[in-house]
Amino acid sequence: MNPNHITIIGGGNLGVAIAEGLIASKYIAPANLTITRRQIEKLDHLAAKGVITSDNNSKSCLRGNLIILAVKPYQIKEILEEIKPVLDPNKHVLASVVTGVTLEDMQSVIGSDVSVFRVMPNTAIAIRESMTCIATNNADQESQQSILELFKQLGDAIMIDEGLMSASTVLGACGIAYTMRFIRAAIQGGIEIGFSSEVSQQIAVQTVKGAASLLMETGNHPEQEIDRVTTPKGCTIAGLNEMEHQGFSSSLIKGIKISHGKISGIAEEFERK
Ligand SMILES: NC(=O)C1=CN([C@@H]2O[C@H](COP(=O)(O)OP(=O)(O)OC[C@H]3O[C@@H](n4cnc5c(N)ncnc54)[C@H](OP(=O)(O)O)[C@@H]3O)[C@@H](O)[C@H]2O)C=CC1
Ligand SMILES: O=C(O)[C@@H]1CCC=N1
Repeated sequence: MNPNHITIIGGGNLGVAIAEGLIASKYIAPANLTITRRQIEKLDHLAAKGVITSDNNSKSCLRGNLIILAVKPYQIKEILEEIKPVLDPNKHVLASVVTGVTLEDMQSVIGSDVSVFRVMPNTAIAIRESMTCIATNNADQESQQSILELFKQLGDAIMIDEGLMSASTVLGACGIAYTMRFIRAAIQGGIEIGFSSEVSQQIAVQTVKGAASLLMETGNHPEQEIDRVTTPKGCTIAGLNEMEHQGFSSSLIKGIKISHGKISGIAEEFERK
């Protein structure tokens, strides 16, 4: 399966980010990309780039051979029911980025003939810097390879067991928000010690990028890199220890666990529909 026309159903935050990443990657021409939502005028900026925009999901599925579902969890069931009559197992592959809705949930509506994936990117997909985790229970190796290759164009991508999909949602997708909050706090601290907001942001953002790049390029554990920074009796260890006394690591881990626990509640919305 080589996606020659991609249809994204649900042109909201993530759907639009995927479309922008696809356009930037040149993986597919804008004319071979369709994106839908009910308030179609909100997709005018993509239409201006040559993307096909529509408020008709079924017609849009006829155009695409890869269909990406990017609606809210409580909306996916009725959309699957809507597009089911036009789904062709010999043509279509379905990829859902919807949180908490399982492969089995989707197959309970559309059957198991069409290859189905769960794909968990994050909003950095818009600039081709997503971490994307992918799972399937019925797609063949060739389709798995195609989907993996596609999302590798948009950042990094790995196949995982579906049982880890909620965990990947929290660490990868919610992780963008957690990291932004870290950066915001660093900016606020920078202002307290003398920088303007703009310079504080410039320093904080480049420092986070540098830290991530160090780990990516060396493969080191973060604590190895911390050891290189913490001069004995120095200012780094004093600040780090105070942050830990205030619950820095603990609050992050607790937040991750709370987010993870919340996902089973999101999935119940599918059942109630
Ligand atoms: N935002 C994120 O960072 C991430 C989100 N996710 C998951 O992705 C999904 C989408 O999230 P997000 O983009 O934030 O949500 P949004 O609400 O921004 O986007 C959902 C879009 O679906 C559209 N929509 C609703 N009903 C229909 C319909 N019947 N036909 C076509 N389009 C429809 C809505 O537009 P309209 O009302 O105009 O129809 C809306 O723009 C969720 O399931 C979320 O859990 C996963 C990982 C990260
Ligand atoms: O907050 C949410 O529920 C969605 C899933 C991951 C990111 N946003």
